[in-house]
Amino acid sequence: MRILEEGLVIRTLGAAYDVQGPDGVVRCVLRGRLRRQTEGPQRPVIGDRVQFERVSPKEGAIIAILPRRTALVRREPLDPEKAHVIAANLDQIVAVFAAVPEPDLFQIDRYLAVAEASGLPALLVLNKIDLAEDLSALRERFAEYEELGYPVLYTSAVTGAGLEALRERVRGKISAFIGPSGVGKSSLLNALQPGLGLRVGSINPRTGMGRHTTTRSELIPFEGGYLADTPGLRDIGVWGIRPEDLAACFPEMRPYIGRCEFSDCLHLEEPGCAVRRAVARGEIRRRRYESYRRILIEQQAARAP
Ligand SMILES: Nc1nc2c(ncn2[C@@H]2O[C@H](COP(=O)(O)OP(=O)(O)OP(=O)(O)O)[C@@H](O)[C@H]2O)c(=O)[nH]1
Ligand SMILES: [Zn+2]
Repeated sequence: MRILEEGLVIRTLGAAYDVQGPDGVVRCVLRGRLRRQTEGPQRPVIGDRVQFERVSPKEGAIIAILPRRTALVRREPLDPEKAHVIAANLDQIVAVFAAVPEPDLFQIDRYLAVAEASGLPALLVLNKIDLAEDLSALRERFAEYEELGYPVLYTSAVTGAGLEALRERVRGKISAFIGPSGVGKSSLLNALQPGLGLRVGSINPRTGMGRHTTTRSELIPFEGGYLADTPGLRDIGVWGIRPEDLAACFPEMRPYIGRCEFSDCLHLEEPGCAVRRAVARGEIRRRRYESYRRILIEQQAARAP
C-alpha cells in the first residue's frame, strides 16, 4: 500500500524538487503523468503544495500538484499571450523602491499592475528614508497609493526605521520582494533577519562576480513564512500584460469596466469610453490613467514589427 504525504515545494533543481514535508525536506522526482510534461500547469513550481510518495527517508516522488490558491504568472513582454507560472500560492508582493532619488511613479504603477495581473495583493515599501529631507512631503505624495488600497511603508535598512511594521506585514506569509536594482531589497531582508546572508551591492566580494547568478528557485524561510527567490522575478518590471486585462490591473478603473460603448474598449480613443469620462470628471487620477496608456502603448510599440 502506498502512503501519500503532503508537502510544500521549496526548491526546484531542474528535474528534482525539494519538498518540505511534515518531518523534513524530501528530494523528489516527478512520477507518471507529471514527468512527461516539461512545461505548463502540470510542472511544479515553488510554493506548490504537492502529494508525494516516499521511496526512502529523504527521497520521494511527486504524484500530484494540489490546486493552486494563487499563481504568479510571467507573461512575455513581447507576447503577453505566452505565459508561465513561476511561483504558486504567494500571499503578497512587496514592491520596494528607494525614496531617494525621487522615485518614478510610472515605474511604481507598472510594478503594481504586474502584481494585479496575477491577482496578488501588493504593498509598497519606500526604503532609504534616512536620505529623505522631507518625510511628510513624501507621505503626502504617496497618499494616493494608500487611497488605492496599497499599504505604504517607509523604511530604512540603515536606521531600522519602519522595519517592525514591515516584519508585521510579512510574518507567516509567502512574499515576493520585487523592485528595481539598488533600492535595498537585500539590505532590508538582511536587516529583518540577520543571518539570511543575502548579498548587498552589485558585486559579490567573495566571488567577484555580478550578483545575478542564482539560477535555482527557492522559498527561503522568513519570519515564520517564506520569501520567494527566483530568477524568474528579475525582469518583472517589464513583464507583459494582456491589453484587455490591463484596466482591471488599475483598481480605480474597475468600477467603469464594462460600461463603455464598445465592449472591447481599451479606453484610448474610443467614443463613449466610461473610463475616460471618469478621468475627465476627476474620479480617476489623470496621472494614473496616463500610466495605463503608457503601458499599453509601450507594449504595442514593442510588438510592432
Ligand atoms: N542610505 C541607505 N542606503 C541603503 C539602504 N538600504 C540599502 N542601501 C544601500 O543601497 C545599495 C543597494 O542595496 P541592495 O540591498 O543591494 O539593493 P537591492 O535592491 O537588493 O539590489 P539588487 O539586488 O541589485 O536588486 C547598497 O549600497 C546598500 O548599502 C537604506 O535604507 N538607506
Ligand atoms: Zn473605455
